[in-house]
Amino acid sequence: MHVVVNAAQSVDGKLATRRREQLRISGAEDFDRVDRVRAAADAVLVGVGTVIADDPHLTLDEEDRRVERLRNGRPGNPARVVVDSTGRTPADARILDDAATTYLLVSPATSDERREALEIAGAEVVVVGDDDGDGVDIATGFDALAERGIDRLMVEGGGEVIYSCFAAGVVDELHVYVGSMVIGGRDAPTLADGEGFTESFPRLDLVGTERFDDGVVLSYEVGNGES
Ligand SMILES: NC(=O)C1=CN([C@@H]2O[C@H](COP(=O)(O)OP(=O)(O)OC[C@H]3O[C@@H](n4cnc5c(N)ncnc54)[C@H](OP(=O)(O)O)[C@@H]3O)[C@@H](O)[C@H]2O)C=CC1
Ligand SMILES: Nc1nc(O)c(N)c(N[C@@H]2O[C@H](COP(=O)(O)O)[C@@H](O)[C@H]2O)n1
Repeated sequence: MHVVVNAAQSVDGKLATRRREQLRISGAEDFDRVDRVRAAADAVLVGVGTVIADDPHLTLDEEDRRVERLRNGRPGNPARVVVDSTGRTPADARILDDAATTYLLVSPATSDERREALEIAGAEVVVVGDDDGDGVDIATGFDALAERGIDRLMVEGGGEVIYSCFAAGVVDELHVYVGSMVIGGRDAPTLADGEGFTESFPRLDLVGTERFDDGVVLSYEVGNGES
């Protein structure tokens, strides 16, 4: 599986304010670029923190791109995926509407009742790994997605999930929009939160820089080596 991480951050590395409310960091040109990256993906993944904070839809904005996908025998929208150990995704979340298939990757900690409620709400619930309290095992979860035909996965955040993807060594590309603003706040989410690396760090190769709106997109390939 090819994994592309995309996010928008302020110059001080924040994805949102300390209140964890959705914030428009990029502009129309960058949202169009994000729509293109979504259109190329088989699925778009976020963490349940992002679902609760933003209530995202994660579908394509451009009808032409949906039509092109259908012409190529693909679903009009990419599938949507939420990493959600205990099934906290609200049953009325926009991500559960019928615009695309939505997989919830949960751990065995999710009760049968909760699982049933989410399935009734429109989710395809996939139980992944052990109930070890460490969240959904990313590598095992991605294998389960691959078994469902997902070859190209776009990860949109937030910072906890992006960190876990790097920690699991599954990221192939990273695209970061750096918006011309300062958000600040020691508790504001950053591009990679989690526990943080202390000894060996994922190394990136800078392969592109491009201006969009009033900011810049930095594009990286992610090597397998660490330092
Ligand atoms: N600017 C941008 O591009 C973007 C900004 N955002 C912002 O980011 C914030 C949300 O990010 P954040 O709070 O980090 O939440 P995330 O979206 O990263 O979700 C984190 C939650 O996912 C669940 N989870 C399950 N398994 C794992 C795992 N292996 N690794 C990590 N998480 C796991 C956990 O909840 P549980 O224990 O219940 O399973 C965890 O608390 C919001 O403010 C949102 O607006 C989000 C996306 C993009
Ligand atoms: N690229 C980008 N720029 C920003 O300024 C942002 N705030 C985000 N956030 C992401 O977009 C999702 C919203 O998706 P929908 O429009 O609802 O489909 C949000 O949840 C973040 O993942 N991205």
